[in-house]
Amino acid sequence: MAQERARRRQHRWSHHRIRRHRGAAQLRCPLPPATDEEDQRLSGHPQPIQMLIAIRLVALGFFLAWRIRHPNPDAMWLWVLSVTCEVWFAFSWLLDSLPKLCPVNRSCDLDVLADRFELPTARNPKGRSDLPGIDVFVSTADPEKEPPLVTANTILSILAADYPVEKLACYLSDDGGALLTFEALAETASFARTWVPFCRKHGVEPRCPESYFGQKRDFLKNKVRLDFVRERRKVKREYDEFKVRVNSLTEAIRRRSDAYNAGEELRARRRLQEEAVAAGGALGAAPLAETGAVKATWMSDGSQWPGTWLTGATDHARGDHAGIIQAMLAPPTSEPVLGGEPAESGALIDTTGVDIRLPMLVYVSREKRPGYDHNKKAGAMNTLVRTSAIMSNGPFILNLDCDHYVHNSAALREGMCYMLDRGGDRVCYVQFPQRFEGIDPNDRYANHNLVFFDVAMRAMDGLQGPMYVGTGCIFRRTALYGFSPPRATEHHGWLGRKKIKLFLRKPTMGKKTDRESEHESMLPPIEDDDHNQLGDIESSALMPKRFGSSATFVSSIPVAEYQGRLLQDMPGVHQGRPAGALAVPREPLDAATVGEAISVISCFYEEKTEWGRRIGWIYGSVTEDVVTGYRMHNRGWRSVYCVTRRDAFRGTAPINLTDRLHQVLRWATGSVEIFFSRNNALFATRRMKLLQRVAYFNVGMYPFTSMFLIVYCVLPAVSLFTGKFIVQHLSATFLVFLLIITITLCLLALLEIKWSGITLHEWWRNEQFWVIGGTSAHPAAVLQGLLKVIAGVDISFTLTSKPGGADDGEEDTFAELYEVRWSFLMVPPVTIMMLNAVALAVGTARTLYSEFPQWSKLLGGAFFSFWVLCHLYPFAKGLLGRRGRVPTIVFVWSGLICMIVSLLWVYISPPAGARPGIGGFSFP
Ligand SMILES: O=c1ccn([C@@H]2O[C@H](COP(=O)(O)OP(=O)(O)O[C@H]3O[C@H](CO)[C@@H](O)[C@H](O)[C@H]3O)[C@@H](O)[C@H]2O)c(=O)[nH]1
Ligand SMILES: [Mn+2]
Repeated sequence: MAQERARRRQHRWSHHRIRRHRGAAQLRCPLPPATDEEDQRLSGHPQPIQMLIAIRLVALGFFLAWRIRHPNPDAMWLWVLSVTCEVWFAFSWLLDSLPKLCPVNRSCDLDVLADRFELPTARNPKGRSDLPGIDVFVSTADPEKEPPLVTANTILSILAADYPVEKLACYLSDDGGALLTFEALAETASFARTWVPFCRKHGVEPRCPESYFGQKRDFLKNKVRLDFVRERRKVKREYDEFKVRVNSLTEAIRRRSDAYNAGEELRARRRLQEEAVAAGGALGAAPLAETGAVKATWMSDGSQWPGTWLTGATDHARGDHAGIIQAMLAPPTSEPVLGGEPAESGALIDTTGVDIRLPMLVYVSREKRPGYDHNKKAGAMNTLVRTSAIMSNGPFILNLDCDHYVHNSAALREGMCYMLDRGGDRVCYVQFPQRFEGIDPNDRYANHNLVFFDVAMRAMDGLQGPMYVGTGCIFRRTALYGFSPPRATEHHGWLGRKKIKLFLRKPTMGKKTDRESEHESMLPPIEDDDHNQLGDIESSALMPKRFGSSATFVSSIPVAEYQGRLLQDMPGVHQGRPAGALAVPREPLDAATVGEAISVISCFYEEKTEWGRRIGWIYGSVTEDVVTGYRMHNRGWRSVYCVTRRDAFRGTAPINLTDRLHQVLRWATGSVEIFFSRNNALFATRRMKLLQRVAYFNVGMYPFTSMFLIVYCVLPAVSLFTGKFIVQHLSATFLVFLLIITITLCLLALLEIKWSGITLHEWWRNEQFWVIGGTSAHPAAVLQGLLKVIAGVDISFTLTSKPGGADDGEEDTFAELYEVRWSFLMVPPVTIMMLNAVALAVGTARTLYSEFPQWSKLLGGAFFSFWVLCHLYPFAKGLLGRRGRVPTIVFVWSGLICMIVSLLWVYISPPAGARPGIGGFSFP
């Protein structure tokens, strides 16, 4: 047992080593072996973290006690304020650290897993071909902010992903309803016929053309086929042409529409004239024709686009248009279709022996009408859940934002391994870390968010699972439908756990009937929220009330549940599916199916159902992702964090200060919303582990820390101005406490850095941005959230703008970084910075010129002031804009102003003990 535990610990700590020695076979580390006690494989802790957290906790406790018992009679208010802040910081640090008690460093080796599950791989192409289907959902909302080329690249990377073609289906949700998106998708579908076979034939990576062709490394490395260079050149040219076509679509659509509209207008005018003539009167026909003209947007086949028009009209405006579904690529046949020589197949490259089938690709734009709440991304995703249930019904769903592409074509398989592994039937989703591209090498605004993705999320992986972060996540369909997991665990007390055994009889040796084994997955309801039991699927008459009126949809649920089961022949699996059960070919799409799919995207389908409340993506928060994941954990599902050696997905992030602050503002607002809702982890069920509850509670609470942070950032300035400090004098006790607290913090940081593999620099960037966000976006979010709770003011979801589309010149790669757009959010950090800078100058001047300089007080204040300024440094840099653009004179001026202010201060309130007028210092 002890040996087992040691081995597990070893495994957990070896991840960063693996990253360094990729090839070393002996260091390869497969999934932890499947054991009966699924929970156990994740428990056990790296001791140093626990020790350090404990030590720091004790130190903090003593420190606070000491602080409370030693008030500062010179400045009581300073003392009260600072102690309040310190207590809060200790509390929020605790909330932050407790979940880190059981971090997991999971690393999965696809080859090992593939062997275990007999998945088809390059080495073993036969394999077991009955992998469950995956429906991929991509969301896009506005082609202005999310360039179609970005979306197109995402789609291409999905279509070329390494997963059985007939099991993959890709859905694009277009919330803008724009013809531009539609036509770009059509272009994408046709370019995919070249791109996907090319990827398969030569095994290129990544399979997103923009990043593949943009790679700086040697593309010939490890390539042995002679025709590669020629074909790559051909495909590259084809891609460039594709890009130009997509980029010119905006103009093409506009011009085409103008032509059609002009024709229409002409015809209408002629008709009116004829009518006027027929009526015998000479009523001025021209003005009439003008008033009647609506500028439609036209598709290339000469019909009017049913979605949003360029110039909005009733029935064709943003938020007011019909629902559209179009299969851009039909479902593939179940047998491989091999290509041939370019001459005979008409293909661009030689595809002899290469499977040229493409996964199904569907364009969906849900119906939108004024007066209905469309619930933003969550609403869009729920529409796709229903559409896909009818059109392909993959038991698993991968969700990607339009700006996140598949960077590792094996990622889907890798993620699915966790779903297929023993215990996988209790996994509701596999979340991959979000990784970003195109961020300035310095990562000035901590866009990579590495502390969150490599420390916090991994830590949560040790506690029932990471949060859902909105993109790069494979869901189990039935978990999205609000069902409970099989064999859920109820957790009691601080660390105890207890299995529910209500329906579980004593294990009998004999064969179980189907009915009996069915019962194993049934659980008694825990609370009102939890009445969806997998067992009642067929029997329930409540289905339409929960899922809406579509009978096809309701009947698809048990199918998805069955297909998502584990393989029967795995040890310990009782009600799995037999091997080969999924090899049955899919039924082809017919008009009736598409008609049914159209009916479930209508804007009133969800009325009086549980969509968005208990089913699917949850509504009512701008961070629908966290809430959606939370609800699943609350039902007892667990999730998995899958960090692959090669990034699974990559996306873009806003790199300029303004956009970044707005993004953080939205997240923090979502958190405040969560805090004031029933999704606050205080009301979690017993199926959630205590520490995970703490983690989720922290998610809702962190913005409130900003209030104290602002106060604490102003305090050093105040103390420098007034010459008073938070303690009466810098005693040795105070300093020793300070030292212990700082050192333990550093050690903890180092430890985290060690096991997560991030660098010190990255960690420091996160610290800095925590202060920047904490003094700007977080307090704004708290205010916004309070406004919503108290006054019911709604919060808008402003899309995060995506860099991309046209590629700028080399020197402008990070041009966006230097773009400064003024935002109200910047006021508090600027104020804090100025205050501290001036205070530093004032304090120094005063001490210098004072008769009995109190250096220790200056040092105390200056230390904290300096600390604040260090954290805000990237912010200051951001405000200054492009490097070198700020004339030196600005610095001279700021310096001058600071000096004058400080001199003034000294003049107005001369330091104690100074003899004004007599000798010493006097104004010139
Ligand atoms: O009405 C809407 C609004 C947004 N989206 C889509 O939602 C996604 C995320 O929006 P974005 O503005 O890019 O937000 P980010 O700040 O980049 O996204 C992070 O934070 C969001 C929650 O605030 C999550 O939904 C995202 O998955 C997560 O990546 C994009 O694909 C949008 O197309 C819609 O489909 N409909
Ligand atoms: Mn995004």
